[in-house]
Amino acid sequence: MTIGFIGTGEITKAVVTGMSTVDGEKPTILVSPRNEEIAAGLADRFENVEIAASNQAVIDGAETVCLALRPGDAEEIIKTLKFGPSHHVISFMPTFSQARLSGIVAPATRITLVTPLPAVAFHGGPTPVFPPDEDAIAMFDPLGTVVAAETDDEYQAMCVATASLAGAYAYYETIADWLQAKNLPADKARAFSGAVFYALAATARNAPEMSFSELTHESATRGGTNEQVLKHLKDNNVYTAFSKALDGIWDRFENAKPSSD
Ligand SMILES: NC(=O)C1=CN([C@@H]2O[C@H](COP(=O)(O)OP(=O)(O)OC[C@H]3O[C@@H](n4cnc5c(N)ncnc54)[C@H](OP(=O)(O)O)[C@@H]3O)[C@@H](O)[C@H]2O)C=CC1
Ligand SMILES: O=C(O)[C@@H]1CCC=N1
Repeated sequence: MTIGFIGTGEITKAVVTGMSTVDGEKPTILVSPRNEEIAAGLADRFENVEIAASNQAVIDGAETVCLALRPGDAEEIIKTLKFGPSHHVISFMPTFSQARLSGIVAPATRITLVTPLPAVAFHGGPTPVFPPDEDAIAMFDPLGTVVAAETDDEYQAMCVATASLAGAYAYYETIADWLQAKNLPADKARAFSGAVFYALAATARNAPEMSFSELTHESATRGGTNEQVLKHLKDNNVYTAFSKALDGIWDRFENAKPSSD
């Protein structure tokens, strides 16, 4: 099977790296020529990766075509391309619903929505998939944890949650910056904040039976410093603001749907 990618940017780089480093047989991969540097890097590094001459050549040479274009450019670019009825189109673009895509990839009708996160590069990425297409699940399963959504809304909710990545890094950036402001060298500040981030993630992963509320409670020693910081953040509506930001992404997805959706 040949898997094609239109839009060779950061997420394509991560997915192609993940797919090209699994144990056993690797899929044949055809990437679009732009971004030139990323495409060349992937083709140099992996024997199973080739650069196609154009976006249309990706479609013509692959049975499965992954769409990984920026939300603002995608529709105009895809409209210029010709898909066949048997193509399986896998979109990584969270603001594009199945209904919106079906209008621009026709006569292709098999459309799967997938939101891989960059950790798929080292087989540690959570990937929501909708609908639960067996081939798409088999493609992303070796790259981490596939979470198949049964409904459009379930998928959309997970996609909304993937908008939290940059904000989460910025939280740890705030810690590192604060440490530096207290004269900790930048490398130590980065290492320490990163280690805290990792420790929390590992603790949560090792205790799947504990809710986040229980983990929060357990970390906030009564009368201690964590309790004080948590109260300050809550009193200043930090978490309410975050929840509202996710509501804003939900609304963005709703507004991006065609009116008949
Ligand atoms: N990054 C992430 O973690 C994730 C991203 N996504 C989604 O995937 C999509 C891509 O994101 P991401 O990879 O981060 O974005 P990037 O900006 O890194 O990649 C988009 C790529 O598309 C290329 N491109 C621009 N115009 C064309 C064209 N006419 N034909 C072919 N390729 C073109 C760009 O090339 P150039 O650099 O030369 O402009 C760029 O390399 C987005 O919709 C995003 O929301 C989904 C899951 C995770
Ligand atoms: O920020 C974005 O648009 C993409 C979608 C999922 C993660 N990053």
